[in-house]
Amino acid sequence: MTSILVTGAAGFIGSHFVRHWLRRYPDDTVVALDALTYAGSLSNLEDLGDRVIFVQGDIGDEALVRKLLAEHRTEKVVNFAAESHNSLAVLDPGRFFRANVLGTQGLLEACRAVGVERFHHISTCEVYGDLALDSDEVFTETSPYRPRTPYNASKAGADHVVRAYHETYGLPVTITNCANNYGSHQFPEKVIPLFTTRALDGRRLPVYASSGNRREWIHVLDHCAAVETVLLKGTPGEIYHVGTGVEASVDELADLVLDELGLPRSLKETVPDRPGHDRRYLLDSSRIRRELGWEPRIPFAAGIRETVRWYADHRSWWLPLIGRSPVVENDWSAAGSR
Ligand SMILES: Cc1cn([C@H]2C[C@H](O)[C@@H](COP(=O)(O)OP(=O)(O)O[C@H]3O[C@H](C)C(=O)[C@H](O)[C@H]3O)O2)c(=O)[nH]c1=O
Repeated sequence: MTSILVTGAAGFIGSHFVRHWLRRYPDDTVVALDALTYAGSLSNLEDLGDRVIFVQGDIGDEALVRKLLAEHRTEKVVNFAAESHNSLAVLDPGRFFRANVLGTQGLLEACRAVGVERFHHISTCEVYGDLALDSDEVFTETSPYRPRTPYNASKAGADHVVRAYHETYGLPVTITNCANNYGSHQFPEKVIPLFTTRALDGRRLPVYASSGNRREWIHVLDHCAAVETVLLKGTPGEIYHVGTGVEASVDELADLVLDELGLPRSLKETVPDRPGHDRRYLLDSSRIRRELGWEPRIPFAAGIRETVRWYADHRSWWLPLIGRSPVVENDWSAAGSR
């Protein structure tokens, strides 16, 4: 029996990964660490029984992490913990650098002190900055980091710290940079659950003024399978991109949600753009396919349909979360230069 430490385990992707891991490795124990910020919910880990040991705490709390690693003889660590919402980062950047950069460094330090077989870090396509809407370019694993927003920059900083721990201390790390995730249990601040829950509530869908801006979409379960693949087969010190090549603009997403719910497209409302709103990201994910044999399996159309239906069927999950996000209605007035 082995144990794996999953950080950010009560969040959207982290909790899906915990379930995924337990399905695949029924004899393993998962140590689930989460700070339970506004975006984490213990209900995401319900019904998992005693194979999950939940601990509320911060990844930057070195003493706590050292104790957990030693006590549970943990071999693998997967770091999903992060402040992840671009809109909040615009309004409160310091929170992102503390959690994402310093938090990750504390976690790495604990892993270095105790020694782990593998440290896997979850990163994002956003570290490379953005692409023009009509560009033929894609981001490869060797593209330069050009973050444009406080969230991007905090994730870029975290990636650099992870690499530094590999180069300097020989910690066996891997990193995945992933496209935009969607699926059940995503906090209703991100665009797909936000649009869906607004529509279900009979409210307007706030489409940022740059509504043609596009994102590459991946179902969260495909992402979890990719993380498992890299954790088990990836080469220490290496980076792997995780994407599908499937793009949709914000405007198209709003239409998909409204069409699925049988609601009029007139429910879309143009709101002020988020400062630093990246236009587009697109990853070259050929390396993980070629070298490790991972492929995404869930088609976008079916995944979106199932996701919208999940929110329609699980009001009791998302209703208590409405109003918990510190971001208030696309009011960027606090974000001007002072
Ligand atoms: C919340 C919101 C968003 N949008 C637009 C802005 C973007 O063009 C798109 C997606 O925005 P969202 O905030 O959901 O996600 P991104 O800023 O693309 O970032 C997300 O995907 C990456 C990979 C991560 O790494 C982030 O953690 C994750 O939050 O919808 C609107 O038009 N209206 C809204 O109210």
